[in-house]
This record gives sequence, structure tokens and C-alpha cells, in this order.
Amino acid sequence: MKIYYEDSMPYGQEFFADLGECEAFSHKTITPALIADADVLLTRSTTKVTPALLSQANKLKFVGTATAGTDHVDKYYLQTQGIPFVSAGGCNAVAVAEYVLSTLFVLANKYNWQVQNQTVGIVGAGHVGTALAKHLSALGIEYKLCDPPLQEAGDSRNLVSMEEIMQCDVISLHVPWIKEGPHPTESMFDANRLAQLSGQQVLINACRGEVLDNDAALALLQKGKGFKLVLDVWDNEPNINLDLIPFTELATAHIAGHTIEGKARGTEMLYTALCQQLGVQASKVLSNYLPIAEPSSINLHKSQDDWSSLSDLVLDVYNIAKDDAQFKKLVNSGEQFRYIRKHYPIRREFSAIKVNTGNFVHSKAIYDLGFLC
Ligand SMILES: NC(=O)c1ccc[n+]([C@@H]2O[C@H](COP(=O)([O-])OP(=O)(O)OC[C@H]3O[C@@H](n4cnc5c(N)ncnc54)[C@H](O)[C@@H]3O)[C@@H](O)[C@H]2O)c1
Ligand SMILES: O=C(O)[C@H](O)[C@H](O)COP(=O)(O)O
Repeated sequence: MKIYYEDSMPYGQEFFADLGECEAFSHKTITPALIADADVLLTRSTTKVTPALLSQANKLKFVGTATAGTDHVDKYYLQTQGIPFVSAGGCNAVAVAEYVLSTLFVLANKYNWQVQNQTVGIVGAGHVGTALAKHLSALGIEYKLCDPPLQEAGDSRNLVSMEEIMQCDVISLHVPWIKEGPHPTESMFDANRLAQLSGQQVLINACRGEVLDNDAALALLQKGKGFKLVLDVWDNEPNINLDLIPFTELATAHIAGHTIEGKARGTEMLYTALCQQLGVQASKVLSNYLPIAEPSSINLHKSQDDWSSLSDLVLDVYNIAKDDAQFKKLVNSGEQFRYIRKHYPIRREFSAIKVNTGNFVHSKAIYDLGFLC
């Protein structure tokens, strides 16, 4: 059996080698001819899985993406061909939640806010939205969730309208890119909605660039409309509108989900699904491969107040300001955008790090964030 996996997938060889003959490919050089003998195709979001790409893969039996987003895959085509398709929803939900938390602490330090006094509006209450809500809850930060599809499906949580979300201090977007149907998300934040934001409000987009009209945002910001924009994802990646960058508070190269755990969990999820498809017992687990974090334990800083200690801890483990500075220094083309993503430094999730909290008053919050005791 021939298995092709995208080279940006961590531990691809380790997970799949026992299941067949494995070959890594780059999204930059993959062609229909290269994967003509594929039984299995495993990608990340950088490979566009189109009928054209699969046109010679006549014995393809399984396609998987080790990502949460699936907009790069022609799922309808796979269905018409009877080819099973699997994605890795939830693999990087915690990574994105930690990205948003880091954003909150960085902006709180910059603008002298009390982070605990902010209300966060979460659009999309799926894996990422729920993980973010859990993190905010651990810290006692108020949040609201908006998800009309889940609301219609009878989700038991207290889901609110977009109008209520628009009143929040911070709005964080966690929906798939959906072009049509009853709840499309493409340009959900269009010129009209963006114009309703005040100068104090923060808008974070860490889902898909096309959910927020980048041109409209730029036009408003150029006119002095002062909402605070944080972008991890962009229209038309990797060839993004570079003019927008100076108007962002924080900007990164679509790396919100790029912890080692977030990426590798995606590989593990595909491995489990492929084993199931093949009727083989899954015997490998991610914990066999993940390296020990560096450092693997942290002593809580003795800061002037409790919230500073929490802020210092979160920013010690992941400080988005560093990614923002690197991005703004380096990015000047689509190629550079890709380069920054490919060479993203090792980032760990809170769950890889033990915190010695001593008798810190918020020890429970720290463990509820996922840190090890
Ligand atoms: N930047 C990154 O690194 C990164 C990482 C993970 C996911 N993502 C993106 O974020 C998206 C969400 O990820 P997830 O794992 O939570 O997916 P998910 O499928 O678990 O959740 C998405 C939620 O959005 C809701 N939704 C759909 N249309 C909506 C609308 N019009 N208004 C409000 N809610 C709506 C759905 O009902 C669902 O509950 C992914 O599709 C992916 O594109 C980006
Ligand atoms: O959808 C996802 O899971 C994320 O956007 C993910 O981070 C994409 O990662 P990539 O395929 O670009 O490595």
C-alpha cells in the first residue's frame, strides 16, 4: 500500500511506516503524476485536494487532513468518488486557545487593562471556541458564545446572538470558512460589521482569512477607524495584502495552531482513523514521540500582584508579541510568509510544563489552564 503524507506533518514516518510504503511530499511540488500510485493521501491545509490533483490516483482509498479546517479539500468530489475522508477536528484547539490567551495578556499589558474585566465574544463554539471558553473560565474571565448552527441543533449552552457579540470588548473568530448555505461565514466581518466596532474593541481572527474582509478592514483602518486588529490568518494566503500589516496590533503567519502537540495530534488522529479504515489495531500513541519541554518546569514568578503572576506565566510559555515582531520584521512576500510558517520555532502547550505554584492563591486556575501539577 502506498501512503503519501505532507512533509510538514510531524511524525509522519513514525506513525505510518508500519502501514505501508510511505513517501513524504511537499505541497510546493506535488503533482497528479507524483501521487498516481497513491492508496492513501494525507495532507495539511497547504495542499489543495482538487479533482485535478487526484485525476491520476485511480486506486486512492483514503484521504485525510491533519488539520481542523477542511476548506482546502473538495469533499463533495471525494464523496462522489466514494473515497473516505477524515479531518482532525480538535487537534489544535488548545493551541489556538493559548494563542488567544497570550493575545489578551499582551494587549492588557500594553493598554493597562485588567484582563479579568474584559468580556470576550467567541464566534464559533466548536472545538476551538469551547477550548477558549474553558481557558477563560479557568481565569474567571467573562465570555459569550455565538454559534447559530449549534443553537439550531439544540446545544444546551447559553448561546448568544451576533448583536450581543458585537458589544464585547474582545471578539475572537473560530468558525470554518463557509461560502454558502444557511450560515455562511465568508466575509462575516464585512465593511458594515467592521464599521460598528469602536476604537476600544479588539477583533481577533485565528480561523480563516476569508471570514474577515481584509480590504474593508484596511480601508477603515486607513481612514482612522481605530478598532484593534489581531490577525493570524489572512485573505489569499500566502500572498496576503502586506499593506494591512502596519495597521494590526498583532500579526502572525497562520501559526495559532502550531504547537508541537497541536500539529502532532493531527498526525495521530489520522493514524487512528486510517488503522480503523484498514481494520488494523492502532498501537502507536503520540506520547511515545513528544519530546520533553524545555524548560519542563517553571517556578511561579513573584510578581507584584496575582494577575501579573498569571500573565508572566502565560507569556513565559507563549508570548505572541515575539511572533508578531518576527513576522513584521520578515514578511515581505508570499514566499516569506511560507518560510516563516515552515521555520516556526518549537512551541509547547501548557500541558507539557509543570508549574511549581507554592501557595499561590490562583493555583487552581493554573492547573485548570492545563499546566501539570
Ligand atoms: N489559525 C489556526 O492555526 C487554526 C487552528 C485550528 C482551526 N482553525 C480554523 O478555525 C476553524 C474552527 O475550528 P474548530 O476546530 O473549532 O472547528 P469546529 O468545526 O469544531 O467548530 C466550528 C464551529 O463554528 C460554527 N459555525 C459555523 N458557521 C457559523 C456561523 N455562521 N456563525 C457562528 N458559528 C458558526 C459551527 O457550528 C461549529 O460549532 C476551522 O475550521 C479552521 O478553519 C485555524
Ligand atoms: O485548520 C487548521 O487546523 C489550522 O489552520 C492549521 O494550523 C493549519 O496548519 P497547516 O496546514 O498550514 O500546517
